[in-house]
Amino acid sequence: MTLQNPPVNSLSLDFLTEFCSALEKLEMDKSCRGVILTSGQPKVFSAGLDIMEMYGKSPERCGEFWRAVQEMWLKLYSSNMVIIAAINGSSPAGGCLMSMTCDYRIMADNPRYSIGLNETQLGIVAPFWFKETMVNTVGHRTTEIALQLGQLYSPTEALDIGLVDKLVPEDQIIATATQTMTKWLAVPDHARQITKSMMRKPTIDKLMSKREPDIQNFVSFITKDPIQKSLGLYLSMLKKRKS
Ligand SMILES: CC/C=C\C/C=C\C/C=C\CC/C=C/CC(=O)SCCNC(=O)CCNC(=O)[C@H](O)C(C)(C)COP(=O)(O)OP(=O)(O)OC[C@H]1O[C@@H](n2cnc3c(N)ncnc32)[C@H](O)[C@@H]1OP(=O)(O)O
Repeated sequence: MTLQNPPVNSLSLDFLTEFCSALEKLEMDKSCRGVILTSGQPKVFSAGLDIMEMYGKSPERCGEFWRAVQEMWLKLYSSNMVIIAAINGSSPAGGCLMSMTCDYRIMADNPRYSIGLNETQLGIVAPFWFKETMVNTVGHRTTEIALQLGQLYSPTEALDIGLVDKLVPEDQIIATATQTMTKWLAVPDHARQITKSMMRKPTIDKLMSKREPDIQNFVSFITKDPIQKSLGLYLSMLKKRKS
């Protein structure tokens, strides 16, 4: 699957809805046992959640958006397929979350790229299921530091902490992902799927049992004046950086 939402594959409501529907089709297709997730945009895997969906929007719209974010996470994290992230660009925040739901992460070895959960840098807080996905990936202590600082890691640093599994030159990323997929698909599906579910079920069940309160929590948090102000400042910083 190639992410195509120019310019930076930000995860808008429309994009998330289309992504989930495409993933569901593959999930139901018994001939499809694995997916390589990559970006069709230069330099960026995904810029994370579309900040415009969280800025100046009505509570109803924010709720609809958050349900779509939850759905994307649930579909990816509980997929029966082998999902390999071929991270061919920067992957902050929601982009990092998306990568962490995959079974294996291969990143392009380019020091200009970065990956991590940088929410605190925007004045917002990574929800518990973002946090738990990271704990399940890199462990508790590393997550504690990463989340409080809103740390973005270079590919080499990300490899060091186990946030990605392999670095390769960018032009070899799909070939490496394909070789890796062959290895993963050599394992009998039922045994691998049950094992994957055993590892991830507690985190998935936790969100499933708290979906509505999590939406309420998001809406009440994101629509607060100081949070809106922080997002506004962050957006203008992003625009200014360009000029
Ligand atoms: C008590 C409380 C308890 C619990 C909390 C409850 C609820 C939780 C609440 C909130 C949680 C919400 C979680 C959010 C997670 C996220 O994903 S937030 C998004 C974070 N993303 C970022 O910080 C990335 C920002 N972007 C960049 O760093 C760069 O753009 C990037 C490195 C990706 C690419 O750089 P470059 O190629 O140079 O591109 P530009 O920077 O020039 O960008 C091009 C245009 O795209 C716009 N843009 C970039 N990122 C986003 C984005 N995420 N959303 C919307 N738009 C984006 C950028 O402004 C440029 O626009 P322009 O062309 O200037 O119009």
